[in-house]
Amino acid sequence: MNIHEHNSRILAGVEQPASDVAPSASKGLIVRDSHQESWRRCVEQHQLDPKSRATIPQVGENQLRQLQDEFGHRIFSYALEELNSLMSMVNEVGYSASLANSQGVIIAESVKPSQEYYCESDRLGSIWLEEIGGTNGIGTSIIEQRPVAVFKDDHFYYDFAAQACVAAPFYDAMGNLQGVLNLTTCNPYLDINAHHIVYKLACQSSVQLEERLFLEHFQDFMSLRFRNVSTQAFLIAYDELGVIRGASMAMRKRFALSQMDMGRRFIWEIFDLHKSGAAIDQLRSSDQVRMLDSGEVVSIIRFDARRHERNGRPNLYIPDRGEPVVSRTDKPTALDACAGNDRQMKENVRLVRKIMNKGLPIMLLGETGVGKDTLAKAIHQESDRRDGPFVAFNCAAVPESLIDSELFGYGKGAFTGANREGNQGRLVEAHGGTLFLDEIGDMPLVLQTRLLRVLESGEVSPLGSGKPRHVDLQVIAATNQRLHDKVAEGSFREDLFFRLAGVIVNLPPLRQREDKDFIIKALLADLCRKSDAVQLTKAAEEMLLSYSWPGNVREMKHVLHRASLLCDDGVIDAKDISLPFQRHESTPPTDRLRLPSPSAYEEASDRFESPSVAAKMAVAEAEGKVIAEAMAANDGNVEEAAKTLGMSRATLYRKLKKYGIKS
Ligand SMILES: Nc1ncnc2c1ncn2[C@@H]1O[C@H](COP(=O)(O)OP(=O)(O)OP(=O)(O)O)[C@@H](O)[C@H]1O
Repeated sequence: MNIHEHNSRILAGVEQPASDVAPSASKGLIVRDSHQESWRRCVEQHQLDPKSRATIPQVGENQLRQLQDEFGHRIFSYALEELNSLMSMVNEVGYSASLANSQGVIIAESVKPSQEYYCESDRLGSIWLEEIGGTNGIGTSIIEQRPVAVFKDDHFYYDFAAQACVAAPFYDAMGNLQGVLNLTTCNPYLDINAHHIVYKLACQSSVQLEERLFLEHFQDFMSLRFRNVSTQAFLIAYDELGVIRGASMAMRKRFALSQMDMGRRFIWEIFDLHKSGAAIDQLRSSDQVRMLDSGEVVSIIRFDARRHERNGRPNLYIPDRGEPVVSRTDKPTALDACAGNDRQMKENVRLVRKIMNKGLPIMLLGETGVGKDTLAKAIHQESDRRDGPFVAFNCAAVPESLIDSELFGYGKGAFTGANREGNQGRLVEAHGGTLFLDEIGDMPLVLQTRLLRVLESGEVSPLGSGKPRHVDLQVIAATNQRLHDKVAEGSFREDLFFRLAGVIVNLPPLRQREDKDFIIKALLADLCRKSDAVQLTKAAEEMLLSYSWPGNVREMKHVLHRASLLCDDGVIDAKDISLPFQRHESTPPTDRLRLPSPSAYEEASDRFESPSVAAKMAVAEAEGKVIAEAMAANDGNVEEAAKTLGMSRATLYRKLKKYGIKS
């Protein structure tokens, strides 16, 4: 094709629909990448004219060195490994391999000194942008975010019509373009079919490079990749709860996933899987997944979390390998005490240990008195932040008007009645440690927005003080409310929920725990430390084990404490135990608080299933009545009423507010 034919073909391509452009190569080709879009961009957007001469600018030596340094040593060495391995396969055909950075500048090359068909325009420092060089491998692949093969006269400028190149971009684990692997030759005898094979090789190298970066980055999470897609890396990382933690560039494009979706969406939203943690087991036992949008089934390769690297490459996940048995020879920690002997709590603690110190916010969900506060303190004690402060802030116990100044602080004389010296606020107090936001469901909406801003920027601006303060925090939030419902009704910000719920830990109610005996022993041991030895008769133990404990561990603690004061000779018998829900024949109903029956309570308060609206309303009505009675019986003393009811003061305040009962 001479220069006139070349230019006419390019200009015709700009004008005509894609199908009308005649391919210039011979029949029998395997692939002919269409570049009509790129030709059109060159003319219409970059204002290039195919009839003019092309010049490829170069950066100077100093700038080149700077760009090489900026590229990052680790990725640079991984990329060079790939280039060398590519060269060992294609240099006989006259290709040379190079690495371009994300701005299209060639910063490394792998060329044999004797290379016969070396393209001079591909020297170190050359800037291959589509805006300058027209349609070309590096520049066009950067714009189109895909591997590109440009065969000879498919180049926009005739000056490059003797060259054939393939360019495969690769992205880091966050989906940011890192660079382009590029193979070029000026071999006049090159056949387009051979070029197509070289294109596939370059794609494979970029997939491997991207996979290596991705798996290294997400080594604490499970990952999977599509098996048979060779031109781009389709990788996704997810955690034990099925939350998507990361996705490669190709995966993000394929499923329209944005950075905002990471940590917020679930793996079963894109694949046909159980909509729960069971999805993880499903993935472990299958080599295929079905995509929800297209119904297409793809083969997958799984990668386990916390992979140990061998030869610089992560190990493949071995499906039947059980979880490693961690032998803990040291004495039980506060976290072990929280786990007790209950399977769900042990699993919770295992998850917490896994994600601890990774900067992920933790959300603790569970009924009042299950031990959320206790678990939050135990996490802090076992974390790398144990020497920093543990600051607890109860959003329900602080009046709404004071949450702002208490939490975010204020400057000197910020408002009338403020402390003259100002108040740095709990967020700043917790700097370097853990901030425990209890009863987060009671955070007023306007302050939710402020809190979100702080969590996103890592900076707090106290009221009336212009200076923002940087804060480094492990945030643990807790609630006994159904936050999903609050999100649905608009009283809790969805974005804040997802920001706080880096990992969600569900604490089981005491009635569902398998280790009530263990907890009884722990509480008795605690009582023994404070007073004389306390023992339980068999009848007392049975009574405690068969009760439903609506106030959970807190209630059990109070009941045991009360019984230890009433019992004779340090032995607690059934007669010493007073349980509000108990329906003993001998118990006069008027002596007891009339709480809803345990079964109704269980049914309605099991927040992780959905109780019927009627049951919910019945329980709420009964609960309101009981609370009013308890308040009256205790002459309006919230602390005493809370003890009688077996709930925390904060919870009682929240419920008083909810039912409109005056304290
Ligand atoms: N595993 C446990 N072993 C012994 N005592 C425990 C355990 N878990 C909690 N407790 C005790 O139970 C009481 C309630 O625990 P905690 O305050 O942590 O519950 P909570 O879920 O935060 O309650 P609320 O939602 O009402 O704030 C505390 O006195 C705590 O010491």
